[in-house]
Amino acid sequence: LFLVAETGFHRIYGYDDCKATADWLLAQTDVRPIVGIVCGSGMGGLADTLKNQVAFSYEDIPHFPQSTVHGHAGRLVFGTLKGRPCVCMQGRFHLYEGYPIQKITLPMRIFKLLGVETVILTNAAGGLNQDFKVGDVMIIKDHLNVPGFAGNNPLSGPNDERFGVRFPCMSDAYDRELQQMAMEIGQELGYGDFLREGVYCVLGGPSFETIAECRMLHRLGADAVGMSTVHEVLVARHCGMRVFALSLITNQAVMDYDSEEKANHEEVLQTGKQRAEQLERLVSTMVTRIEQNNNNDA
Ligand SMILES: O=P(O)(O)O[C@@H]1C[C@H](O)[C@@H](CO)O1
Ligand code: HPA
Repeated sequence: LFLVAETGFHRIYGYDDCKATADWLLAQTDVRPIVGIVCGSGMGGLADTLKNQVAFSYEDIPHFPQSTVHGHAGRLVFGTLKGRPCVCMQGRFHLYEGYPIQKITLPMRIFKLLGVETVILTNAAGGLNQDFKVGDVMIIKDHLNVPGFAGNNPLSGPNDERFGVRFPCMSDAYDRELQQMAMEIGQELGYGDFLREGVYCVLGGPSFETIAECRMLHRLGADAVGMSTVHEVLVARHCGMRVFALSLITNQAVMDYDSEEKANHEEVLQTGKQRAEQLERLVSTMVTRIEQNNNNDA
């Protein structure tokens, strides 16, 4: 019995499963999304700003994992942002929840089969860069994939060419035009004071980092540390979607043995609430400016 349960849990969902889920969703909504959005911890309010919503609980969607983390509601919301058709994950999946990495990233392939061309990912992260403050928004220009160093990459296993090539390039993972657009929009909206750019490092979690780990990651070139996003980026790029990602710096990573600070999830969610409205405005303005059909070069 134990073996059967284990096998079920580790089942890899292939092209046909993703297609079946995408077709199931498309049969129940007229929205044909061109942008897919993933809400980070405490940032689920973004999904509530969609108009003409058709929402699905994750538990009702075939093959979909379930959200288990506070601050991740577990709803897939279709609708429009300023008239543009979008789909939004109000809640994402993390390695520390116990899911195999291919299941964490399954929604990216479903996005692709729904017709999504551009993915916007958000996350909460700890600031390693000493110039960053809590509440800063970091446009991600690159990443360090620590689980990937240890062989935990969602693209491991048989490659299905219908999604993408065996060895996808990642030096252009984060679309430069979209980064530029976000900077410009941020300036227009008066967010210049808290808009930054930098390198995001993913770890497995759920424990927050030790002081020595934070110091090491900073020395290795990371500006922020978190527990998500990179796996989704790999799979989204593999199947040719454009990617934009940002981190909300919800806490300062502790780098100093004299510090009394302690990272905690409540602070993460609280910072998310404080910046929610500005993040929503930044993302919705980006969505209105994203061109359709410019994503077939990857
Ligand atoms: O989904 P994200 O990356 O925003 O969630 C971060 C990482 C952990 O899940 C959690 C820690 O507070 O927030
Ligand atoms: N470390 C890892 N993940 C996080 C953090 C952090 O400090 N803050 C929010 N998510």
